[in-house]
Amino acid sequence: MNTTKSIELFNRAQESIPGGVNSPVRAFRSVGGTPLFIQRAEGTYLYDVDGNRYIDYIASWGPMILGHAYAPLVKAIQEQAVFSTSYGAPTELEIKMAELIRSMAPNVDLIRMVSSGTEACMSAIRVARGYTGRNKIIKFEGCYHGHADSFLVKAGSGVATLNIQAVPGVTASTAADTLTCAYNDLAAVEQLVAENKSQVAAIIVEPVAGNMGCIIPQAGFLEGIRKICDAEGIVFIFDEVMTGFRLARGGAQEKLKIDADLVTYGKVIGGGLPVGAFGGKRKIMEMVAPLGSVYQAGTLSGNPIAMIAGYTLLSILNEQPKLLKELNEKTVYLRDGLDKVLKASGTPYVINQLGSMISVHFSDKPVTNFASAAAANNDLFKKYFHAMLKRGVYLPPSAFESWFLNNAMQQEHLDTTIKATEESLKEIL
Ligand SMILES: Cc1ncc(COP(=O)(O)O)c(C=O)c1O
Ligand SMILES: N[C@H](C=O)CCC(=O)O
Repeated sequence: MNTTKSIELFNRAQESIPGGVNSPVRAFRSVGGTPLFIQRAEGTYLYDVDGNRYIDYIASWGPMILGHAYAPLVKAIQEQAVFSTSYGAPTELEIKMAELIRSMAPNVDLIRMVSSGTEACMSAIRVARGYTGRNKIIKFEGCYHGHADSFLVKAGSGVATLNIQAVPGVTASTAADTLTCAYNDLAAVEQLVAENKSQVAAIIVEPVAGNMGCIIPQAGFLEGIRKICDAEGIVFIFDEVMTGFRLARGGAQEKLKIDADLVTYGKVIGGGLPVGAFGGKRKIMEMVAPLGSVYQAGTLSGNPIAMIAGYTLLSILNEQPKLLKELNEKTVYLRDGLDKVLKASGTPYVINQLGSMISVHFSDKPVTNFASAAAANNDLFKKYFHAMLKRGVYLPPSAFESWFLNNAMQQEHLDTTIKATEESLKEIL
């Protein structure tokens, strides 16, 4: 595989951009090698600057649910752009977007647009703190809620990939307000809440975790947290930045049949443009300025180009439920195919899958939390990643990330991926 131009660009990028990338997970640090510089993407394929083509399992970390350069989205963005790219004043499009989300997702009475998942989660915990008058939050090891200071404690995604234990710049007092426990450990949540009686403002969770590979909530885990939150007056926040409108029309709340008090959304609701949102129950969201005094703002919030992209994508998903059904069925097909070739290889493995989120862990034990994801044979994952890349399949460059399917994938792409896995395992084992 010729990657000369990517290597040249990476060398050049490192002169001007920290580590050569604008988000650390792109740097291939944990798998080694040079990140590929992408020129364009269409349907299910990414094309790099050297002209190589890859089946894409990143999907821009979630939003490309219907594939890249999806024609109705491109058209809607083009049509909107001629009316200018930002006004700093309200538009009807923002109302339509809010109404659409309210009609699709449970428990969203009021919703505020922001420009990233980080902002959405950061704002949600501020609202929860304002609402409860409490300071502490509980998050789960290996979950990632963006890079706001409060979340950079035992975080997943790039923080775990780079093995950063404590993030310089996050003050000890901020970190002390973030309590953590293992994902799927309800008893630990009960204990933390009891030890910090009447001090916990919010419990924030990825309802299906995608930032330590894909980790599925065990039966009773989220239900148990819901009960604790109700009993203790704690705000239960679902971070649906990955799962929202992907796992089901109403996101993880609908798929798992659990109500959240606040929900955060991100990249998915902008169809790949920089968007986020936080919303939830009226009595909590009424705290947000200018209605209440929990201040939150954004010059580009509700940006018309981002709104039209998100509105177009969500409308299509809303009107054609068969699309998410198809996507989930394709993921099950992939899971079964991978299962077959992994079993035949004789190497220990675990496949975690729910909806169109999936990950392979080289482990002989169930992978149910960050500790078990980290205990897997991640050296083998590195080899697997490169063997797959060589065969034209672009997986996330870390074992601590979920893979995302897109609905432009056809059986031939899934079969190619399964075959590539079979060949890769023969090469690396
Ligand atoms: C679950 C989750 N929450 C929050 C974020 C932060 O979103 P962003 O990168 O848009 O700030 C991400 C991804 O980055 C995420 O996966
Ligand atoms: N896991 C992260 C978000 O989903 C990866 C994206 C990033 O941080 O660049």
